[in-house]
Parts: sequence; C-alpha cells; structure tokens
Amino acid sequence: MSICVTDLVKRHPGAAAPALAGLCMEVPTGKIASVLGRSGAGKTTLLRCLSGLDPFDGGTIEVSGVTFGAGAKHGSFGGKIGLVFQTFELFPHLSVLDNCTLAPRVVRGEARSRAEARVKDLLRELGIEDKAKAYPEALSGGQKQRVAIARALAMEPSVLLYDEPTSALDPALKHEVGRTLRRVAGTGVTQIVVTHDLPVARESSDLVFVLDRGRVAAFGPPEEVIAEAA
Ligand SMILES: Nc1ncnc2c1ncn2[C@@H]1O[C@H](COP(=O)(O)OP(=O)(O)OP(=O)(O)O)[C@@H](O)[C@H]1O
Repeated sequence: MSICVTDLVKRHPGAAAPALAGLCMEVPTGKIASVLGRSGAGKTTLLRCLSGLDPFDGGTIEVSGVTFGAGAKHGSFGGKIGLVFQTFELFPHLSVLDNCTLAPRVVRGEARSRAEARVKDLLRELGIEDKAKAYPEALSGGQKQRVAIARALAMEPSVLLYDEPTSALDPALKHEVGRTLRRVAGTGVTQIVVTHDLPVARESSDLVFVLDRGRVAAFGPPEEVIAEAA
C-alpha cells in the first residue's frame, strides 16, 4: 500500500525551529523512495515519526488506507510500518529463524509452525534460506542486513523504512543493497530509505525526496533530482 504524509510537524522540546515543518510526501505502492538532505534537515526525525518511535505534533500519516493524526497512539501504526535499523539489532543468542519468528509468535500469537513456514519463504526470497539455523555472529554484514529485513517483513508491513542501509556495509556490498531492495519491492512492499549515499539513491530508488529545514525541497526521479543536487 502507498504511504501519504501530509503537513507533518515535529517540534523537539527546546529547539528554536521545528525539525519537521509541514512535510508532505507520497510514495506509491511497491516503489522505493530515497530521502536525502544535509545534516540537520530532518531525515532521522522523519524516520522516527514514521516508524512510531516518536510522536509528532501535527499533520497526518496515511498508510494502508488508515489515517493517523498527531493524537494517535503511537507504536508502529498497527504493524503497518516496519523499520530496519542501521546496525540491524539482531538478537545474538537466537538463530536466524528464531530472530525472524519471535515477533510474529510473541506479538501476534502466531503458531511456531506457521511463522516458520512464512519466514522460510522470506529467507528464500532474500537468498539466505541456507542460513536459517545460523547465529548472527556467523553471518556477513550483507547477510545480517537481509536477516534484519526478513525479520521486519515477517510482521507483514505495508511500508518498510531503512536508516542508512549502506553505512554498516563495506563498499563491495553496497550493490547488494540495491538488489535486496528490488527483491522486496517485488513483494509489493513500499520502501523509504534514508541515506547519505548518492550512488545507492541513484541506482536503487524510483523516487528521491530532498529535505531541507524540515520540508521537501525537491522530489522526482533520481536522474533528475540527483543531477540537480550535484
Ligand atoms: N532530541 C532533539 N532535541 C532537540 N533538537 C533535536 C533533537 N533531535 C533532532 N533535533 C534537531 O532537529 C533538526 C533535525 O535533526 P535530524 O536528526 O532529524 O536531522 P538529520 O537530517 O537526520 O541529520 P543527520 O544527517 O546529521 O543525521 C536538527 O536541527 C536537530 O538539531
């Protein structure tokens, strides 16, 4: 499902200016959007508001046909929006399969057999089905990232957010991120990627949004927006 953000406002206590000052963006279903912008432009704040980690002060977030306003109980919008952390945050004492099935079992009360069958499909889609029994310490950076993505997808979100997905990977693995994003897009999930990495934004996204002082200053296809920004 698409995500539509309208007039989003977020004020950090004590800050002179709002970090998000009426931000609007829409990402169609199954598309990959990159969010770029100088340090302090509001990227992290946007990610935290969209993922439900922080409340916001004004505007709306519409996802899967449901609109959430500033007063909405936060959390992760009923599981409709997932977040892949920059450092993956896998549980070191759990196998890949258990990392991915924990939330469906505990939060949604899903039976182990059903959760495992779904997660095995996801691991296959992401090309890491042979790692199901491995522990995080035995995985490469790119594999850990795909586990983190499978874990987020196991909750069946409509929208998946990424915080700097290339920053913890060595340069040779950066192309893998683009491939992984495309694989996820093929499942119909809408993706929003906050990044400083212009090549990744250029190669991997359908749309680019450039933030400036808490608003969208430019948006469009990467070849247009990134050429202008460069
Ligand atoms: N907890 C906070 N308290 C007060 N001000 C904050 C807080 N967090 C962020 N800000 C301010 O909000 C604005 C946006 O910050 P944000 O971290 O969202 O920017 P960013 O685009 O993610 O920057 P970077 O690229 O450096 O991570 C900045 O002016 C920042 O100083």
